[in-house]
Amino acid sequence: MLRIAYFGPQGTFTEQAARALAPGEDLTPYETVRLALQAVRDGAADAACVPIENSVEGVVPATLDGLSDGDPLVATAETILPIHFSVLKRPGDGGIRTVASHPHALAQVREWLEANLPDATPVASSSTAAAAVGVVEGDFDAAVSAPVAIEHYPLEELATGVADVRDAQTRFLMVRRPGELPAPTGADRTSIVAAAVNRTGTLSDLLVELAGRGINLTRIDARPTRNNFGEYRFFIDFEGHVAEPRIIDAMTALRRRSHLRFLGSYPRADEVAATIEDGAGNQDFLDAQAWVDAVLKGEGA
Ligand SMILES: O=C(O)C(=O)Cc1ccccc1
Repeated sequence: MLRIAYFGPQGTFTEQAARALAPGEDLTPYETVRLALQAVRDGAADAACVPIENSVEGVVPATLDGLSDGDPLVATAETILPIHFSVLKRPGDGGIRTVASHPHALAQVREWLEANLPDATPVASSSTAAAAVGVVEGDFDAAVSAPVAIEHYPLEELATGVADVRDAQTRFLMVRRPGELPAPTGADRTSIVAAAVNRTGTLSDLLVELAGRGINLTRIDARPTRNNFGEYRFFIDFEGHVAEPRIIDAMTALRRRSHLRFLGSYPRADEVAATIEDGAGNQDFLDAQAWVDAVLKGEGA
């Protein structure tokens, strides 16, 4: 049985994602994303499930920083969950003066809180389930939690189906120590982080390598390197798998132009097939390489 670390405690959205990605495996909660990733680096876990980005609030900074620092880890799978919340309180208790949750959750229910609990002060907690634990222990009066949290904690629902933005989604990754890559499926995503010297056109130079090969981006985010003010790392997701000739060609170009870290090639949860531009398919790259090989052997021109 695989040992899967996840961003807990029990009852987080990430636990739901881990159950979807690794059904029947041995799941262990860790209080922070950093600790879940560390468990994999230390060998205490075979893989970790962590949130990476939300359709409303954007990236989860702890995950980006945790993947770009420290020993390399690579994503082998992703899943996307619909996100709406339950607001939980202690049974029978009256006034709600504080309402706690993960910052991503609070940001997604701001309007609901203003309309329904205008006198409650929002308080950030490490996760949605940590907020529920805090309510049980009397630290806060209410928690904005994943709907499954009610199954783990002796609380009652003040409201369910809470969300300012309908159809919000969060994407989660399963990451491991580098090893065998998942096989290409034709509907894959590759994640990289690139750091390049700060000069005119650096980012555009990287993007041109992808655009010029007809490779479609699915996300780009910048995070500070944290060492030198004004220096950034670029987290780039694009369609395709590093085992494909067209992606190999792009990766070697990116590697020449930046300090590159590979964060994984894995099947897309939405199964959307990669966009292939005319003349930029894998066979086109193979044919071009075969032509160069023939030229080198004096067999063609
Ligand atoms: O705190 C959780 O439950 C998480 O898994 C992180 C999170 C927070 C808000 C929306 C989606 C995921």
